[in-house]
Amino acid sequence: MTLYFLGGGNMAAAIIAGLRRAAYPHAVAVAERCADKRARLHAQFGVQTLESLPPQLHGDDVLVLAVKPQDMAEACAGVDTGGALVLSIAAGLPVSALSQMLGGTRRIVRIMPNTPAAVASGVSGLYAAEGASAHDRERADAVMRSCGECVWLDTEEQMHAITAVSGSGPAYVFYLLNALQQAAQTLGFSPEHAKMLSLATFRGAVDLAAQSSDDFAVLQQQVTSKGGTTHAALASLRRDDVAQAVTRAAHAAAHRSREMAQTAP
Ligand SMILES: NC(=O)C1=CN([C@@H]2O[C@H](COP(=O)(O)OP(=O)(O)OC[C@H]3O[C@@H](n4cnc5c(N)ncnc54)[C@H](O)[C@@H]3O)[C@@H](O)[C@H]2O)C=CC1
Ligand SMILES: O=C(O)[C@@H]1CCC=N1
Repeated sequence: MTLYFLGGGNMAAAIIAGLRRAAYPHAVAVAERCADKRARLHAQFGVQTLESLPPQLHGDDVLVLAVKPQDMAEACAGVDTGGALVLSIAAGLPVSALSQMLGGTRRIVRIMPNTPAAVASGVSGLYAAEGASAHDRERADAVMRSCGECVWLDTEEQMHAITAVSGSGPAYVFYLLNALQQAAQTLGFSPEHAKMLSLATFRGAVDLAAQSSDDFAVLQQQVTSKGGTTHAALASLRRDDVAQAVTRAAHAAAHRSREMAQTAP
C-alpha cells in the first residue's frame, strides 16, 4: 500500500511531518506540480515525489487530495483511483462534488486537519461517505491520529463548523500571538523578548488549562484580582467586544465554507 498525496503544499507537508514523527509504516509518495516543492519535500522527509500521479492507483492505496479547492477539478481530471480509498482535506468541497470529479467513486472520507499536525499536535474532523467501509474509516483514522487527535462527525454539514473552529483556528491563535507580541513591543520589549514572552504566556496558559479540571472562565478569574491590573485589561477587552469578534470570525469562516460547497462544480 502507498499513501499518495495529490498536492504537496502547506497542509500536505504538515501531515507528512506528522506521519514521519509517528513512524507511519507505509510508503508515502507526493504528486506535486511545483519542482521546488518536490525537492523540498524529498529533502525534508525522504518521501518519493512525482510530477503527477501514476496512471492508475491500486485498490489498496490511499489517495489524499491536498490541492486548493479551486484547483481540485483540474487536478482530478484523468485520475484513475483504481478503487483506492480517497481522503479529501479540501475545505468546502462536498462528497458529491469529489465523487463526480473522480469518476463516481464513493469510497471517500473527508478530513479537516490543521497545521499543528506538523508537530503531532493537530486535531482533525473526519466524515465518512456512505461508500466508505469501517476498515476505510480505520485507515483514515490511523493517518490522522499520527498527526494528533481525531473527531468523527456524524453529518457532512458539521464539516463547516469544524473548519471554522479547528481548521482555520490556528490562524486565530497566531493572530492573537502576534497582537500580544506587538503590545509587548509598544511596552518597551525588544522583538525577540516580546516574541518569547507572548509564546511562553500562551503555552503556559494552554498547558495549565489542559491539566486543570476548571473551566476557562474560572482560570481567568484566578488571574484577576479585584481592582487590579487584569481587571483593567479585561474591562478593556469587554468594551472592545473581543469575545463577540471571535464568534463573528468563526461564523464568517463557516459561512465561507458553505458558500464554497454551494459553488462547487
Ligand atoms: N493550510 C491549512 O491550514 C489547511 C488547508 N486545508 C486544505 O488543504 C488543501 C491544501 O491547502 P494548502 O496546503 O494550504 O495549499 P497550498 O497552496 O500550500 O498547496 C496546494 C499544492 O497543490 C499543488 N497543486 C495544485 N494543482 C496540482 C496538480 N494538478 N498536481 C499536483 N499538484 C498540484 C500546488 O502546487 C500546491 O503546492 C486545501 O484544499 C485546503 O482547503 C485544510 C485544512 C487546513
Ligand atoms: O483557509 C482555508 O480555506 C483553509 C481551510 C482551513 C484552513 N485553511
